[in-house]
Amino acid sequence: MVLCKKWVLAKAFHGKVTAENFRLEEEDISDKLKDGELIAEAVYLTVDPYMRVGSEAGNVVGNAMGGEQIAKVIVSKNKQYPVGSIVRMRAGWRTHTLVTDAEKQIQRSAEMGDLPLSLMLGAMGMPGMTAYFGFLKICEPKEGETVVVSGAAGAVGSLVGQIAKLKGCKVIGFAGTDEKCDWLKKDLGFDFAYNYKKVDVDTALKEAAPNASVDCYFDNVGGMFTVKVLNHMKLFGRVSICGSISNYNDTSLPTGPLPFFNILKSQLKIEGFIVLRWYAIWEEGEKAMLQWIKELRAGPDVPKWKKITYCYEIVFICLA
Ligand SMILES: NC(=O)C1=CN([C@@H]2O[C@H](COP(=O)(O)OP(=O)(O)OC[C@H]3O[C@@H](n4cnc5c(N)ncnc54)[C@H](OP(=O)(O)O)[C@@H]3O)[C@@H](O)[C@H]2O)C=CC1
Ligand SMILES: CCCCCC(=O)/C=C/[C@@H]1[C@@H](C/C=C\CCCC(=O)O)[C@@H](O)C[C@H]1O
Repeated sequence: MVLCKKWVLAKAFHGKVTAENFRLEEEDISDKLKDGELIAEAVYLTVDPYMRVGSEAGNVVGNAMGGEQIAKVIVSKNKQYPVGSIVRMRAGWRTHTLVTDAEKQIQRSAEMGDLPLSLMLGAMGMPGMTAYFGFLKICEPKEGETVVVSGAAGAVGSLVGQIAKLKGCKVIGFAGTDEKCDWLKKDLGFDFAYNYKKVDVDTALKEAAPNASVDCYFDNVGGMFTVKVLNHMKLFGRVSICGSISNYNDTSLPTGPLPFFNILKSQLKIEGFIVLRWYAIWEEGEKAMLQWIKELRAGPDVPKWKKITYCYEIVFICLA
């Protein structure tokens, strides 16, 4: 018998998330496996903002919270995944998982050589692919262009900013503490970083992108912040709507000034996306990320802004 501990959704989310939304439960998993089955033990779990969106993201009261994890096979009757194999799967917030249908449940092997395994949930995983495809395919940045990123110190935003620097853009980030802004500028090479809790976005963008000169906006936060950024876009600017984290805890629909006249006047292209639309070409993004990470490790001459989050040892947490 293997004892599994799991965090169950005890109460549906409404407004801010509290400890009452979760309950720790135990489950016995039989280790008398049938052919093809295996048991994997979690090494890293993810906690991502989309989980807050609730049942739409697959979270059902009474079930373990969903999400991806990196896990190590500890009992196996599956030749493809012997004991010791490392896998990535959507097993949720649980310490142990009985895999009865490996083909369906396991996304892929997660061998990373001498790189941190957690990268498979970060720069080389869903957040990394979100940054890579959501920015490059929708914003289509060109050298010398000005890029604004909100939620810039998060898993996705910090990668978008670094990719934008790799593409030769001027990058302006917004984050919620001075420490995060220092990190963005000093370690990741952002040209400007503002604490949106202290500096009004209009004031910031008048300084960093005067005369409405923003070519691309990668939006992680939505709400009034984004309505204001749209006033600073250049003619034919491109906006990638990735997330709307400023609204996830809201209990009613947001109201406010409508941005449509500005969108029309500046002839903006605005597109929302869910990263899974690019799942068929995921490998392209993984290859590019791996290459940039290897360049970072190649030596001290690599510019600081090439730090494509090889440093992500920790899972990216929000539940804002
Ligand atoms: N479209 C898609 O397919 C995907 C979309 N996403 C979205 O991307 C966004 C970022 O995800 P990810 O990087 O993983 O998140 P992280 O958990 O790494 O970062 C989220 C950050 O958002 C900031 N934040 C929280 N509340 C607010 C608020 N009210 N206003 C402004 N900022 C806020 C906080 O940073 P701070 O201290 O700076 O405020 C927080 O740390 C989310 O909106 C998520 O839903 C993610 C993956 C896929
Ligand atoms: C609809 C809210 C989306 C919030 C943005 C986000 O963080 C997306 C993350 C995806 C996630 C999708 C989760 C829920 C979307 C539900 C849409 C639906 O049609 O039901 C997950 O699939 C991986 C991330 O890419």
